[in-house]
Amino acid sequence: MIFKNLSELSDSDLNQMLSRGKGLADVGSAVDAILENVKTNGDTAILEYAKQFDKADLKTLAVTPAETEEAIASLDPTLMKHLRQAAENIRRFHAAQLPKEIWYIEETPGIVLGQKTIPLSKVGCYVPGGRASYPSTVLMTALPAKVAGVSEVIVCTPARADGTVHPLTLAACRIAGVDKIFKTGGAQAIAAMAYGTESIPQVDKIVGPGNVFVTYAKMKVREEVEIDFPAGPSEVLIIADDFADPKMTASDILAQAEHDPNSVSVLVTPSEKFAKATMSEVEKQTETAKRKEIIEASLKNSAILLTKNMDECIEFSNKFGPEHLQIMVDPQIEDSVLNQIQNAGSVFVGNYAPVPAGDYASGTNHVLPTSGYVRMYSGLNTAHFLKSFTIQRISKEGLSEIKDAVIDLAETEGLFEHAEAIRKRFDE
Ligand SMILES: NC(=O)c1ccc[n+]([C@@H]2O[C@H](COP(=O)([O-])OP(=O)(O)OC[C@H]3O[C@@H](n4cnc5c(N)ncnc54)[C@H](O)[C@@H]3O)[C@@H](O)[C@H]2O)c1
Ligand SMILES: N[C@H](CO)Cc1c[nH]c[nH+]1
Ligand SMILES: [Zn+2]
Repeated sequence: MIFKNLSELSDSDLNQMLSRGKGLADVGSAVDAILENVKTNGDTAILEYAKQFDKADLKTLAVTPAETEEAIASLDPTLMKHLRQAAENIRRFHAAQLPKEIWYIEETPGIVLGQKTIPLSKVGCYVPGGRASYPSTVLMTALPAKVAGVSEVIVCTPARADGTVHPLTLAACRIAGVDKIFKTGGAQAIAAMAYGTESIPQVDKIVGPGNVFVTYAKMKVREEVEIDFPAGPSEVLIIADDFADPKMTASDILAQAEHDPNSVSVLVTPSEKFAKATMSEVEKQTETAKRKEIIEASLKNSAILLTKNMDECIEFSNKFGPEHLQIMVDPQIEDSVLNQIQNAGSVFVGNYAPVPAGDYASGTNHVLPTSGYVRMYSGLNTAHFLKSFTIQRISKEGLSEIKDAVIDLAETEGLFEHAEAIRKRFDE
């Protein structure tokens, strides 16, 4: 982990941090080959990849209703209660995001304009399942889709080596109202949902996070299908001062680092004392962490950076554009820091708003843009599952109000039949 004054960070370290996860050239050719193979060979290719990458010898890809029943019956009722609690919070938050289904304004007398919003028909949710299981991601993807009114929601997730899917993932699918679940992961799952196979339907839009293979594949299939945005290996940037607790801050760094060797965690602080205390806590907590190997790899991409003041922390954070931003500063400056944030996927304010609260249960969505893509994308929300069209109702009086403008503009553009279409309506 880099530990430095921000002003002493080398250009190459800075560039590496700012361009993280971009130009995934080293997985590019492997993913391209997978996409092509699935496009040509469908289920056969998918079943082969399940054997190769997930060590799962599958005969079929769809999860049967009996498998789901059995999985739910095997679960601890307390775990089910917790899953329902998380689901309820997520449902409520996402319902609050829904726009008006239809609205009209009277632009001028006789010209009534409106907009109608309708759900997409078929959505595919990618639920990761490589280095960890992600039942929480089922709730974060399928639930908002259902809240938005999507009629067909499918889930693709890698099978475990014994050919099953994690029982809590299946339970989450039941709670969210998922229509079909398929045992496939990685780039091949993205290809299946983009092109369709014998078993897996082609969808209108693919949402959900994943590792570099999944993320690269999503970026590549955009000719066939809409995607949400690149949601790759997890990241956190923490802005903190002496108000924060080094033990908590270090655990927040480890929490995102344990997702993936490619994950990135950064602390920016104007306090040298706090920076040093957090660094030694990171080292201490890493020693006993269950996922030490992944964390150590991820910490190689990570940094604790000492700044001259809080303004420099904010400036760096806006340049970095983190997936998650934690602000743990003196409450007197909390709002001022928050008000200056321009680029972040989701912001967590205060010492008691750690990222895992939003990862699972507070109700906000944990599917968020990574690699600095927060510059132009918002995190997953109900709008990702909706589309809209405009409506106009115009009377003869209304049209007469804009008649001359349309005729003049159309003829100036050299589009004479456009002008005629207006004139014809006023022929005596
Ligand atoms: N940004 C977000 O919103 C968000 C949310 C949750 C999770 N995540 C991220 O999702 C990721 C989950 O990753 P994961 O690996 O645990 O699960 P995953 O399901 O994304 O990836 C597993 C799949 O990767 C494929 N794969 C693995 N090695 C391969 C290889 N050498 N060649 C081709 N394909 C290969 C396999 O098909 C395997 O099934 C993590 O990076 C995590 O940080 C991000
Ligand atoms: N932190 C992840 C998003 O980057 C989401 C997650 C799911 N489970 C645990 N965490
Ligand atoms: Zn997480």
